[in-house]
Amino acid sequence: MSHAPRTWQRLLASPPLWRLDDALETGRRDALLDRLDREIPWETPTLTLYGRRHPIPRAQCWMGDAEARYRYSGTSFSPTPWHPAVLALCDQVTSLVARQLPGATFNSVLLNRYQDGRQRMGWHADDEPELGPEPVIAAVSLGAERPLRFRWRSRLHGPFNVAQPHGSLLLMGPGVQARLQHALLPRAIPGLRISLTFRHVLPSPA
Ligand SMILES: O=C(O)CCC(=O)C(=O)O
Ligand SMILES: [Fe+2]
Repeated sequence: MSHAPRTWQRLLASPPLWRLDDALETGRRDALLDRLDREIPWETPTLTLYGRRHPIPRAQCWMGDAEARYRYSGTSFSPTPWHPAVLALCDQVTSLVARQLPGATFNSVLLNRYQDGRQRMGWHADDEPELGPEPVIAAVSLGAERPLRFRWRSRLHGPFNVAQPHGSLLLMGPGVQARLQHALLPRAIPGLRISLTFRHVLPSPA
C-alpha cells in the first residue's frame, strides 16, 4: 500500500506552530506507547504549594545528554540517560523538524505520562532561562487523543485547542513560548497518553 507524503500543517503563522500527523506509523506508535509505559523510570514528584505537599497530577521523566542540566527549586539536576527508543525517536524528530526549522537540534526531552483524562498539566510556557531566548519545542503524542489548549499572554485573541492525534508531532517554533501559554486540561477522555517534549537545553555550570 502506498503512503501519502507526510506534510506539516501550519496552525499559526506568527509565531509559527505546526503539526505533522502520522509522524509515526501505526504499528510503531502502538509499540512505542507500550514500551515507554513499561520501560521508562516514571516519577511522580511532590510539589509544595502554600505549605502543602501535592504529588504532580501525572508522572514524568527528564531524559537527555548529561550536559543538558536543568534547574528545579534552586538545584541543578542531570537528566536520566537516553533510552534507546527515545534516542532513535529524537533523531527522527530532528530530521522531520529540519524541513521547517533547519538546524534546530534537541539534547533532552521531558516525558509525561497521563494515566487517564483526569491527569493533567497546568498553564505554563516552556521559557526557563536554560532553554535560551527563543526555545524550539517538538512534542510527540502517543495514546489517547487530548487537545493542547493555548492562550495568548496579551489576551487580544481568544484561546484555542490543538488536536494531538496518536503518533503526531507538534512543533512550537520561535516566539511561541514568549507569546502564548499552553496546558493539558482534564477531560472526560479515557485511556493512557504519553507525550515527549524535545528541547535544547543550553549547557550551564553544574
Ligand atoms: O503533554 C502535553 O501535551 C503537554 C506537555 C508539555 O507542555 C510539556 O512537557 O511542557
Ligand atoms: Fe509545555
